Order: sequence, then C-alpha cells, then structure tokens
Amino acid sequence: MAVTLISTTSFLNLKKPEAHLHLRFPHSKSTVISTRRFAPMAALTTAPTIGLCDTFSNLRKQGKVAFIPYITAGDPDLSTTAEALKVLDSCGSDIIELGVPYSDPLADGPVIQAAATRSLAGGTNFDAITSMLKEVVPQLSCPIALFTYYNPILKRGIEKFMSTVKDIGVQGLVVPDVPLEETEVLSKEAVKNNIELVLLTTPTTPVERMRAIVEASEGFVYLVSSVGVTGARESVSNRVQTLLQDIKEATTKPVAVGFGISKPEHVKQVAGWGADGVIVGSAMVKLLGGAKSPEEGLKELENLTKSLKSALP
Ligand SMILES: O=P(O)(O)OC[C@@H](O)[C@@H](O)c1c[nH]c2ccccc12
Repeated sequence: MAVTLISTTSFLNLKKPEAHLHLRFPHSKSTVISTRRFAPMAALTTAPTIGLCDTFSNLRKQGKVAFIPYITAGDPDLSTTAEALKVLDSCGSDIIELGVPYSDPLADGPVIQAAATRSLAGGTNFDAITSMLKEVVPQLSCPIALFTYYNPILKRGIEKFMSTVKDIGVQGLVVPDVPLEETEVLSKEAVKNNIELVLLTTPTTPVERMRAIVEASEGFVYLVSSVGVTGARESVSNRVQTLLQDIKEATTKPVAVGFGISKPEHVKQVAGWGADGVIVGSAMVKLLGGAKSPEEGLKELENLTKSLKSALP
C-alpha cells in the first residue's frame, strides 16, 4: 500500500512535489521497563536504552507525560554537553533531543541560532559529537533523539550517517527540513538501523497532510505548537488543544508538543490538553549558553529541568 507522504518539508512550507511512500509498519519492539533509571550513575550497565516508542508506552501505563529537553551539542563545549546529558537524564528527562549544530538553521530562533554559531566556532563537528556520545550514551537511562538538519546527513551519506547513529546507541532522529523526495530513502535507512524517524506537523499543515505525516512518523509525532521559529513564548496557543484532538483522531501514536514551552504553567497546560510529551529547547539552551561558567549553566539547567518535570503528571 502506498501513501502520499508529505514529510517534514511541509513543516517548512517549502513548495515541493508530493512523493509516494510505501507504508511501513512501525518496527515492534518488546516493551522493556528500563531498570537503569534507578542505578547510581557510576555503576550503570551498558544495556541498550529502550526506544522512543517504548518510552512513551511505559509512561502511558503509568499515566505520565514525557519530558523532552533539547540542547545544542558543543554549546558551550562538548564536555559540558556530556555533563548536561547526564544532568538532564538524572533529573528525570524521558527522552533527550540533541541538536547537531548547523550553519543555516532556518527553523531556529535567535537563541538556538546563536548556540549553533558558538558551537561551530568552538570547532564542534559530527565526528566529535559521535565520539562524545559513544562515551556518554551507555551512562544514560533515557534514549537520545539526534536532531539535525538534512545537510549534515547528506554530507556524510545517508547510509553511513544512519549506521553511525545506530552504532553509538542513538534511538531517534528528527530532521525538520528533509525534502519530500528524500524522505523515502531516509526512512528506509532509519528502519534498517532500528532508528525511529520522527516527523513534524504544524498548525498550518492541512488535515490530509497531517494524517499522512502521523502515519509515517515513528517514535512519536512532533506537533509544532506555533508558526514561526523556535523560541520561548509568553504563552502557548490554545490552538494546540484542537490540533492535539485532530491528531489523536488520526492516530494512537504518542504526540509530543514543542515550540515556545518554557514555564511550568506551559507544561501543565499542554499536558492537560492531552499531549504525551512536552519538548523544551530554547529555554534550556539559553541557560547553558548564557551562563558565566559551564558549572553555573549546568546548575541552572538542573533547576529548570526539575521545575518543569515536577509540573508534569
Ligand atoms: O526552542 P523551543 O521553542 O522550546 O522549541 C523546541 C525546539 O527547540 C526543538 O525541538 C528544536 C530545535 N531546533 C528545531 C528546529 C525545528 C523544529 C524543532 C526544533
């Protein structure tokens, strides 16, 4: 069966011909409740973390909502990123989105753009990020979803990129600007490497397109809460409530909401509207990038994570 896939390019409203994608059934994995969350940091085993989809199903059984922070790798430097991943994990993050810095982050607001610029200026590159992750992922109890624009994937080659990501134990991938014609190849390679490719839908995505996106998305569906670019907002649009209802009529897959979420009241509101997860990026990135020292940034990151996590059911 083929569906017309309007991939994440529609997220950026780029005018592209629609592509056809063979329907793929999400790879099913046994649901394992990871015991590693309770092990002391130093004694963690290297048992593979559970995937994105399984993380959501475990949380759903407990009536909980996933807390998903985003940070930019290498900002202010990769050793701080390594510590930040451990802090976010130990403070109860359920999935961590780790951004690969890119020179032309067209969907990002000033905070994350500046983080990418700082990271690249500091010499961060994909090889250094994967080397760091090879060390850190075995110490984490929550899965990592790598967040990258399409160009860094193309530069390395899709097959090589996917096998590298799999080898370092990364479970998910979010690519906000993949052109429609390449989505099929990307998705095939992701499934081959047991990586969950997360697709995004937005407030301006027509219902038919949204249905095709949620059908093809793996791990979870990323609902972008508002038009425009990333960045903390004073409030979260009430439209998210109806958008969530529309998506949940189309799929039983978990839906996580991102863009603009930065306060405990935002988190409470989005969870109350039925989101299975909340994604917080710019507010986290700002703390790390704006601190007087990495230690101070990590402490502030810990405080914000705890306050947002405690606002979730
Ligand atoms: O920064 P915000 O407003 O909290 O939104 C999450 C966002 O940072 C993260 O998911 C993300 C970072 N860069 C992106 C580009 C497109 C879509 C999403 C993203």
